[in-house]
Amino acid sequence: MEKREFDKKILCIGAGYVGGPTMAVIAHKCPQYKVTIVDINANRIAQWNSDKLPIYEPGLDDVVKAARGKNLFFDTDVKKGIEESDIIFVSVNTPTKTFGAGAGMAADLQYWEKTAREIREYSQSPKIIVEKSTLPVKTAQAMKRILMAGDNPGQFEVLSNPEFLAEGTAISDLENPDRVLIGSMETKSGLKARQELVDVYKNWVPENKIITTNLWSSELSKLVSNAFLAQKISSINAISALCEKTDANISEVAGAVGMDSRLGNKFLNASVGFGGSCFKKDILNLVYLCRYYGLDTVADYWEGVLKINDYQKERFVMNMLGNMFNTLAGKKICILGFAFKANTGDTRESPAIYVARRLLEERAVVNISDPQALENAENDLKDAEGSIFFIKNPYEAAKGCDAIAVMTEWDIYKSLDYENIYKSMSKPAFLFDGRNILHHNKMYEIGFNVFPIGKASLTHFSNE
Ligand SMILES: NC(=O)C1=CN([C@@H]2O[C@H](COP(=O)(O)OP(=O)(O)OC[C@H]3O[C@@H](n4cnc5c(N)ncnc54)[C@H](O)[C@@H]3O)[C@@H](O)[C@H]2O)C=CC1
Ligand SMILES: O=C(O)[C@H]1O[C@H](OP(=O)(O)OP(=O)(O)OC[C@H]2O[C@@H](n3ccc(=O)[nH]c3=O)[C@H](O)[C@@H]2O)[C@H](O)[C@@H](O)[C@@H]1O
Repeated sequence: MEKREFDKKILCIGAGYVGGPTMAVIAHKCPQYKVTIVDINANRIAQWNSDKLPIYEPGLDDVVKAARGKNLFFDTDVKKGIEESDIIFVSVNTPTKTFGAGAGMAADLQYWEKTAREIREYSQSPKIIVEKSTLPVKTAQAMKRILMAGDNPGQFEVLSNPEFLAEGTAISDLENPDRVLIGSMETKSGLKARQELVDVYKNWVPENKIITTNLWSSELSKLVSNAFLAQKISSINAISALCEKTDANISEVAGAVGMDSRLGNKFLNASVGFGGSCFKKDILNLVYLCRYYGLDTVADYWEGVLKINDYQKERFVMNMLGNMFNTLAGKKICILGFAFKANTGDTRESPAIYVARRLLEERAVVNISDPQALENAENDLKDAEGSIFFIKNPYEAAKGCDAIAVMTEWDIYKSLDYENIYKSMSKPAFLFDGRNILHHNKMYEIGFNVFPIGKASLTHFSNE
């Protein structure tokens, strides 16, 4: 077969939640480019090349199937990928460091640094290196220093192009982004490289949504975006605690506050707490950076967002305990939803992990149900002691239970047959809605004792 020539060869190192969908969309929108994604995890690459992709994301299957084998390739050969490419996106994981200086706070940059060294070793032509991973501000400087070290430094230009997609909506976020941010050095070669990347995105993103800044603003903007989003959730969650004490209703408060266009009505859903792989890690990273630069008051401010999140999760558990007569030992509790949000199988930092572990500590029997995340749930709880069962069917999971705790806002949970569920449960039956997705009055009428977030509880108990 005749070899197909491409305008540009794009490589992405790291085939995870970001690398996979991002590159699939680039390949889909730009058939003139060859897009290769490499990963050291051979199993993950095999899954990307199979019918069952390694991550669940609405719309992802279609995009991958449309481009795979034509101009989208998944491979384990990092060396060949680097040698061949013109533009290299680095989308490896940057988790919170678990050891040494900065443990529990700073970003662990070992995976990222390894890729920098590999790029230097295998490059034989000039390349544009794009930071896709979320990184501490000033990382591009370190990247450049590593790339330029040694006897035969290649020609590299480092750009920052943070990713703003949210899981569960990754494909639509990538296809219609609010903005694409590209940071570069403001030198002649930096600006030229920046333009090359702008040209990639211009294939489908309107030009007024592609914004360019200096490198450090771009790196920092990513951390700040996540910090602001998380701060908004912690703000509404903090107020949910006050609502429960004062008979105010958090949905009404959020509605009234959010109508102010300066504040905006999104991200004001009170919940059991935010999860996901990034909010906590990125805020910790921001806090660490602030302390590094001696800005302790600023660090304390952002740390407060995480404190409220921890408080909210623990408050949820204590609310269950307190309302179920101060003992959960031997009681059966059904956790509806384990993913950190709906429409994903991802459970990283899911509040359900914390709640499940705490319930087990109280010696409850825990039935966990989720349409997509059960495999991850089993892995998250493999070292937890106690009686845990993983049951995909929500009706089976709730059968015989004393309480249901809604942890994820999956649509399917909104329309279950709660009358039948109620009948199958032990009495009195409790419902703790950690996402405020159910019709609370209806649930009360069915017979449940209902405990929403930030709203008055509805119980059948008298005060006698
Ligand atoms: N998950 C999300 O929704 C978002 C994540 N981000 C950021 O994107 C980055 C990646 O996140 P995820 O995709 O969620 O992580 P992930 O853990 O799903 O994927 C990272 C992949 O990189 C691979 N990898 C690590 N070192 C490698 C090496 N030397 N060579 C080849 N492959 C290597 C790992 O095997 C893994 O498959 C992080 O910095 C994260 O903060 C940014 C926006 C959204
Ligand atoms: O850097 C990242 O990883 C990404 O982090 C978040 O995306 P993600 O974590 O996938 O999902 P979100 O929709 O932001 O939800 C995060 C958590 O907050 C919770 N949440 C969200 C909104 C809300 O009103 N209330 C609330 O409790 C969600 O249930 C979830 O647990 C950001 O939204 C993305 O822009 C960013 O790219």
